Amino acid sequence: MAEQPHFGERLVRAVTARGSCVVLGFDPDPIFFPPSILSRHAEQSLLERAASATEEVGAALVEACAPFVVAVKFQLAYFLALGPAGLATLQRLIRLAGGMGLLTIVDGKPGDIDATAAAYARALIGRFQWPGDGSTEVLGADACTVNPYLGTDSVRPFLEWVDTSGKGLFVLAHTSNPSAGEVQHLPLAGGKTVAGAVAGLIGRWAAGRFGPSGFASVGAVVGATYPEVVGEMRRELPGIWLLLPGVGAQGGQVEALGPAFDRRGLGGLVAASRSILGAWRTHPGGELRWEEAGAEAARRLRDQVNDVRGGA
Ligand SMILES: O=c1ccn([C@@H]2O[C@H](COP(=O)(O)O)[C@@H](O)[C@H]2O)c(=O)[nH]1
Repeated sequence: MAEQPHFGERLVRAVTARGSCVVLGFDPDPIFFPPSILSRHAEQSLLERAASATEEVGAALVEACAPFVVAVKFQLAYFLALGPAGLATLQRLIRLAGGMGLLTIVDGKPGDIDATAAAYARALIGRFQWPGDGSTEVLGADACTVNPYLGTDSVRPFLEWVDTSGKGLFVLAHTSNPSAGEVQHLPLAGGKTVAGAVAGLIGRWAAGRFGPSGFASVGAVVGATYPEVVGEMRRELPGIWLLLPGVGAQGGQVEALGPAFDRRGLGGLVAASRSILGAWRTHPGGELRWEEAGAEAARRLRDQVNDVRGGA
């Protein structure tokens, strides 16, 4: 098994080399596919047809956006919704993106007891092990997201792949959705909120996992729709990569994300999905130039993020 270098360091190098802190999100909802692609593959069953269209759209979008992004975040739910062909499609798209030098993240947010978490970890970033007969990579992403609600023993199996295989982990710290505060803003004894307590745990899980550039392989997901929380998390978690979904379709503003970055212009990763895949719907070229529309949206986002991150 080829050892990958430390994930936090790989991110530092990739962001610096590519001049981009943008993560292309791929959430393959067919309502955002150009109609010409939907009408293809008609000879296949419905789910197989959807998987073929997803692969075609995903491959073209990743290729078109590659010059402007540092990583691709694949939303696991959409691939599961395609049935058995969906996971094979996801596996091939992860390999394709990796072959283009992009880091890959599977956004599945599992959270379960230790034994089950270990199976999730093997599936997303690890290897399947057959007792006494070796192991093989499953999805083979560079990193995944995880839900910390069950606490340390549910996150530990993922940390083992971080430590042994150079993988990365992004732990939900404060989500982007409108109802996030129902639980995450609840006050705890001592003045912290639930999200603040999770940030404390993330700091503990990252400890000992920092690379020479000062960045850890354990990161945090913080919704870009709560910019004040982004600033708080940056102060609470120095050297932790913040994965920031919520710009574009959810209304988060790039201009408010400056506090995510350190003096070197590092530390924030701005993720956008629907606003890139669906960009053709408002592009003058329409569906005929849908890849170009996606690439333009990614380039624009890269430039906006570079304006706010300084140090670039
Ligand atoms: O707090 C969170 C955590 C994860 N996400 C995921 O990011 C994308 C957002 O898609 P857009 O189309 O750019 O809104 C999606 O996969 C979410 O599951 C999030 O939005 N917020």
